[in-house]
Amino acid sequence: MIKLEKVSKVFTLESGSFTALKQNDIHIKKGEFIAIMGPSGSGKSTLLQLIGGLDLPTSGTITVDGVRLDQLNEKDRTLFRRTKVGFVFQNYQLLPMMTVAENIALSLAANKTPKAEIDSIVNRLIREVNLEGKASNFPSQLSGGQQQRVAIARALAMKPGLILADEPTGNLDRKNGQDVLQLLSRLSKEERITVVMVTHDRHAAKTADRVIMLRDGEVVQGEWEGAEFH
Ligand SMILES: Nc1ncnc2c1ncn2[C@@H]1O[C@H](COP(=O)(O)OP(=O)(O)OP(=O)(O)O)[C@@H](O)[C@H]1O
Repeated sequence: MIKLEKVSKVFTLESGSFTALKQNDIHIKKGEFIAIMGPSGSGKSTLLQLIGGLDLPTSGTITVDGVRLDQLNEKDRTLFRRTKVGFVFQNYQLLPMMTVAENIALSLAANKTPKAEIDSIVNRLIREVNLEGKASNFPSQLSGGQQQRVAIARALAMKPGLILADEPTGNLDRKNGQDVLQLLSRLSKEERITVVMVTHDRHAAKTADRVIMLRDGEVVQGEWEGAEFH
């Protein structure tokens, strides 16, 4: 599903260049639930952005679902992101003036899906993330955990094969965090959606099938203990 070969990312700054990712080989199977961990600045978000086609590697190849992302032009990368990837963020990024149903429907409406079809997809997704009765609520009328579940429903609207989640439980208490993790886990197991999640939380990482650990831009082996590797 996801194959990175010798992927490096170098940022060019006025003061010189900075290598955020160094020659990484990473393989992730379809339907796997992966946690990416590592200290601040180790390259986790950069890696997620490359896998999601938000940025290009400086060198190396990235293949997602048979598509060579490093060879796509800007327009095709945008299309790839819109149709193949669902993004979930720590702060949910819902539109505050839109209801739950409207937030979930955004990408479908942008894609000119017929209204009746949108309604049926939105209703199904609301049930899937356990938010029955909340369709007309605004994000401010929901708990953090509920808002994150709306964000996951929105991410699922285009039926992506891949969900990329950057600290999805970072703003949630343990119970709400667990609900979100169970949902992501179920999507990977039952719907074979590949889930790649960046997290600082060891408990969250335990829900995943496998942890990819980064340090100084490189994948390393080891156990994550608080702020240190052992
Ligand atoms: N656009 C950019 N320009 C220059 N340097 C960047 C850019 N984006 C990231 N970096 C640098 O690359 C390194 C990796 O950043 P990244 O955001 O991937 O780390 P991270 O592991 O996600 O960190 P955190 O846990 O703090 O979010 C950092 O040193 C960062 O300063």
